[in-house]
Amino acid sequence: MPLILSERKPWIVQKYGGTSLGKLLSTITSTIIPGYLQNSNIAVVCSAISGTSKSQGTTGLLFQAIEYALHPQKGQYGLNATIDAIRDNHLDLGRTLRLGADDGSRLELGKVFTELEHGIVEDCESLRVFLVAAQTIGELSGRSKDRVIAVGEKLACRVVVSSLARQGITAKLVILEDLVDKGYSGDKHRQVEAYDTLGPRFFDVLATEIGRRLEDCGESVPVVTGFFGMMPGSLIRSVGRGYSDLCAAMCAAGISASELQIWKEVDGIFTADPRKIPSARLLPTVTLEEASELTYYGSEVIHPFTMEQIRTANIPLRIKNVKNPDGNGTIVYPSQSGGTTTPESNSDPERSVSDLSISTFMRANGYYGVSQNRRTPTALTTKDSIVLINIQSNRQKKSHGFLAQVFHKLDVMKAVADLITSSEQLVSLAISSFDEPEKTTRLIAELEKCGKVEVFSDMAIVSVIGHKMRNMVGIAGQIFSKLATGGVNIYLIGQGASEINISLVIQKQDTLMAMNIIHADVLGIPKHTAHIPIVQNSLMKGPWLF
Ligand SMILES: Nc1ncnc2c1ncn2[C@@H]1O[C@H](COP(=O)(O)OP(=O)(O)O)[C@@H](O)[C@H]1O
Ligand SMILES: N[C@@H](CC(=O)OP(=O)(O)O)C(=O)O
Repeated sequence: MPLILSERKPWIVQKYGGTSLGKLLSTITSTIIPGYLQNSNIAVVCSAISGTSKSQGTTGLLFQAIEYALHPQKGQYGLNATIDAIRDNHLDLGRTLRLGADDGSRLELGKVFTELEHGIVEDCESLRVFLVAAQTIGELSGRSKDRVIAVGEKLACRVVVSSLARQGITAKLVILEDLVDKGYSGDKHRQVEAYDTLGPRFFDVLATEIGRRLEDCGESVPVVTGFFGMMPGSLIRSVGRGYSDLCAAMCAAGISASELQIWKEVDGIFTADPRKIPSARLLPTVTLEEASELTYYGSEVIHPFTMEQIRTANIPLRIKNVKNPDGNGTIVYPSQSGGTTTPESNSDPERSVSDLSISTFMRANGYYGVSQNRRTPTALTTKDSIVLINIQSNRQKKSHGFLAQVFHKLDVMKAVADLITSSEQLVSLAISSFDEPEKTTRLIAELEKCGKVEVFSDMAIVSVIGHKMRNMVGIAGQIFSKLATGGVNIYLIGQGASEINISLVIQKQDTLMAMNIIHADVLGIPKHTAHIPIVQNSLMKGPWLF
């Protein structure tokens, strides 16, 4: 069967992260994509390529180039060297791909790789002109920074298109950097309104426009930039790093895909971060609520904004491992009633779904076994770099005035409060630390205008998450008593309105001990010493938004 797209096949959108593309490009383009093209139409969404770690990747280098442009005292040399490095990394990849492919009998491929080289050089040289100009002016708006960051995904997609061509697969580059403007067809009023809210309507319009562009690719495989547009206030500020997951979800919504796949270097979502808890187990399914809570509270497997897209478009999301393409991965169903995707195989006997008919499995929506029950919470996650702030009202205001004043200060300082507890005269806030420590000092000074302030630095949030926790009487007590036996002091307790998350603020130094205790004694997963291959961590530390 020719590996082309056809109207008869269902769509699958596949998103590949930067480190996966950097390390396993050949597996992706010669095995994974051709395999899926047999029975599906595939749209490929790419992040900017990283080498061995995300922090050393193209997006990291682009941030570095922005720094050089904004601080000319660091010298012209740094800016040029950074852009040269980005260019040369991609040219090297292109040359490696060309080796053995340009054999004279396939002259078209020679053309493909020449175009690739030209494209890379052109993108990098216009970036250089742009940043040198910014260096002269001495400023770079949020929108201009977006324009710089966009180059990373464009370069990655150029490489992927050529790599697919090498496999005889015709692919088309789809650049989305003008998406926000085009999506609104010049309707400035709607555009401004949408920018203000970044709400569902905004993303709907973008998804529709993306869908149109994917359809326009005809029989070619669309290779789409995970960067989806410059916007006032900046994509990087409003969505944050990892934005290509959200882009992939919009692609899936725009083309009404049967499945969205996010390919990573981890088998899926585990009961805890497998880097920290080696006995963590792969979860074959999690509910959308669980996935949302896990991502917001520190499990950086998928960008949290992705979830709302798959919920409204009703498309299942599967997380898969480029190093283990035959694995089932973890599937997140969009709604309680389940989706239309069938399990790929049943490779995990303990979590097997083979005893269930597919419809029962779908109804189960994440709960396996004949009883359809998890008698324990599903997973746990942690978030570091938390500051705990207690504010005692100075009693010059009634309770609602006091709270309004505190929240106004948070809003002005753009502080993210992960957990809040309050009584009439006291409010406790667990805040994600700012990248710049002086911002925390400023926030505290502002809050001191509301009352007496007490600050605890170097804290962490541990969250225990589970759909069935709503019905688990005594689970909170169990968590607290187990932690008490380990001598872990709890500073703040929060249970979300969804009742599927119990979060605790503890000292950062106690995090690993708390995780081990909860994982073994509350989730009931025994510690073991057997070797589990742990994927080399390639994540940046820190929150999604900065
Ligand atoms: N509950 C969890 N399940 C799976 N991975 C988790 C979890 N919590 C944190 N992680 C970490 O998230 C990382 C995501 O995978 P990775 O492929 O490295 O990301 P990226 O595609 O962004 O480069 C893994 O390194 C893993 O250690
Ligand atoms: N390249 C961007 C966007 C992205 O989505 O990255 P990744 O897929 O590697 O998380 C970043 O580093 O933030």
